[in-house]
Amino acid sequence: MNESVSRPTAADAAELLARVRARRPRVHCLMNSVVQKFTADGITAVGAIPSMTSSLDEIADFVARADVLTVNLGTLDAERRHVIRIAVDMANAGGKPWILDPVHCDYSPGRLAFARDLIALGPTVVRGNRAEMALIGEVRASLAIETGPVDHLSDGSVQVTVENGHVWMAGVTGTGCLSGGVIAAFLAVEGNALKAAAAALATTGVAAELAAPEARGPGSFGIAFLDTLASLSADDLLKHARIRHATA
Ligand SMILES: Nc1ncnc2c1ncn2[C@@H]1O[C@H](COP(=O)(O)OP(=O)(O)OP(=O)(O)O)[C@@H](O)[C@H]1O
Ligand SMILES: Cc1ncsc1CCO
Ligand SMILES: [Mg+2]
Repeated sequence: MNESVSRPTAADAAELLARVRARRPRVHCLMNSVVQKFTADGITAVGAIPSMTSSLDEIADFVARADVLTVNLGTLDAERRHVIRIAVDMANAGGKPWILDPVHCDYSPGRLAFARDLIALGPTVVRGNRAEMALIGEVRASLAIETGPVDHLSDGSVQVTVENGHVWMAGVTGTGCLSGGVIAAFLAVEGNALKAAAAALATTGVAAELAAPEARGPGSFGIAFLDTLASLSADDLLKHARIRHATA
């Protein structure tokens, strides 16, 4: 195994954040209607460029111009499913990375079945919370990420944890959706998905830790988190990122 490629470090996180800011990748998001603004703000704060349309008329044009696609299953309906299939087919045909967030697949067998159909189409990353990933199970040929107090990443052979973050992240709706958008931004500039995703989650996690002392509760935390994401330095990541390897 080439360790420098498959074992992400805090230095990689700092380098990849600089790369996102320099290249400004376009991230197209098929995002639930609850947290479109927060997610777009998070993507912008790390230096990438979000677009959010889910219109059937326009999806092909937007995916064609995007560097990466985020597919989030929150607030799903029949039209959104149709648009998602078109967007995923286009991303695959164009060789573009895409990430699936199977939001609330634990609430609905139909949504779980749809998530499984999409996983068969080969997302670069599947990210969900503990309950969602417990149902999704093993994800072959993709990087699986379970977020929570500690984030667990597995590409099938290498396991990594990112131990950054703050408990208030669980008190703000959409930090998981936002992390999916930020992971997408990093996937656009780094072909090694494990390295890209670990860097992205260290970035959001360290930003949350540094923001929390500035906040009075979840409302002001959300704002401080975006402020800190936008101003996060390489030094912040080098000092505070806790990326660990747990390969069997
Ligand atoms: N208790 C915690 N301590 C530290 N970080 C946390 C904690 N809970 C969640 N996080 C972080 O918050 C982000 C969202 O993770 P979570 O697993 O809560 O996603 P989610 O349930 O999909 O969120 P949402 O549906 O609101 O978007 C991740 O970056 C994760 O690392
Ligand atoms: C609250 C909520 N409902 C559907 S999507 C979403 C955002 C967090 O997953
Ligand atoms: Mg979620």
